[in-house]
Amino acid sequence: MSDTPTPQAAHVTGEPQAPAAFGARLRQAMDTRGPLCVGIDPHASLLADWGLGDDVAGLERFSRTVVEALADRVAVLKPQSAFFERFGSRGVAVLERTVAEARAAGALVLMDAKRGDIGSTMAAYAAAYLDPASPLFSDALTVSPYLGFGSLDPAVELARVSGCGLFVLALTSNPEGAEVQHAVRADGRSVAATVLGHLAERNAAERAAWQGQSRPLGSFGAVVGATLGDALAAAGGSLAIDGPLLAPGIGAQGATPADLPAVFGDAVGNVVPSVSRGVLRHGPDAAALRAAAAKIADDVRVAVK
Ligand SMILES: O=C(O)c1cc(=O)[nH]c(=O)n1[C@@H]1O[C@H](COP(=O)(O)O)[C@@H](O)[C@H]1O
Repeated sequence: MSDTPTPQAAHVTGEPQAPAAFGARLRQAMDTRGPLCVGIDPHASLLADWGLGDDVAGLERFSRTVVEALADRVAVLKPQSAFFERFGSRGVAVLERTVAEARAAGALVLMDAKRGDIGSTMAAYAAAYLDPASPLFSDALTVSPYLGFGSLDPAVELARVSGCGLFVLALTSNPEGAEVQHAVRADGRSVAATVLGHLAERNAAERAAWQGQSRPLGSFGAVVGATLGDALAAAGGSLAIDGPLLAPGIGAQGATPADLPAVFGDAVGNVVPSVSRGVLRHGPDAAALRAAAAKIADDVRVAVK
């Protein structure tokens, strides 16, 4: 995607050209491919349904089938690390190949590992996923802000340098999330609203580095479940973070594309709807996987236009 603009600072200083920012690459992918993210979640039950063994060979066939079917057409593929980690180092090796093959085929890869730790350890997690020299290097990473948003700053910084993105859990799709995310702080703001506020600040700082060039979308996104109904109103906070909004929960968790306008309102244009089982259950036939993704993409287009 060589025609994607890069922050001007790289040009004016004469330094080696910085990688294109994730937000710009994501916006271009959303514009050309549509905004859908498909999750690669090799559940044991799906391996069985696909006639595969619950083993490393089954994991590899499953992942490769999804990549071959979809990486040339969806904006984002999101491997869920847990399903690979459960096979130990050989599962992680499959994850490495999955990421590399998906990126080579043109998809942006969002590693769903939901990392979060004290800053010094967070720096190591960031290096694992956001350093171009890492075997697990991905375009973006899901992270948890519940050790305090500032603990994520090493990841924010490495993402900025590497042209990567982060998706920070704000209002998750599961019903249990509300007890933490809706909690109200001493200043009257909910925890979720505070997370969204931090994201708006990080995207504003990134925008400042573009020095007046038009920047399509920030690189620091929020995870906001498509299942939320009117929970956002209850939690308060603004989705106007100038960054992408990953919306899991469509399909197996009960949300539909038609729910997106009500949940996201004016921010719906920045939504990346995310579906895993709702597409994967149509495998292993590649044409059926493509048709399932295309149907959801069509439903999203109709819902958000
Ligand atoms: O970060 C995520 O992707 C995520 C956040 C969230 O709030 N809810 C959520 O379901 N997810 C992930 O999205 C995927 C949902 O899978 P399906 O329910 O099969 O579509 C899983 O990999 C979850 O781990």
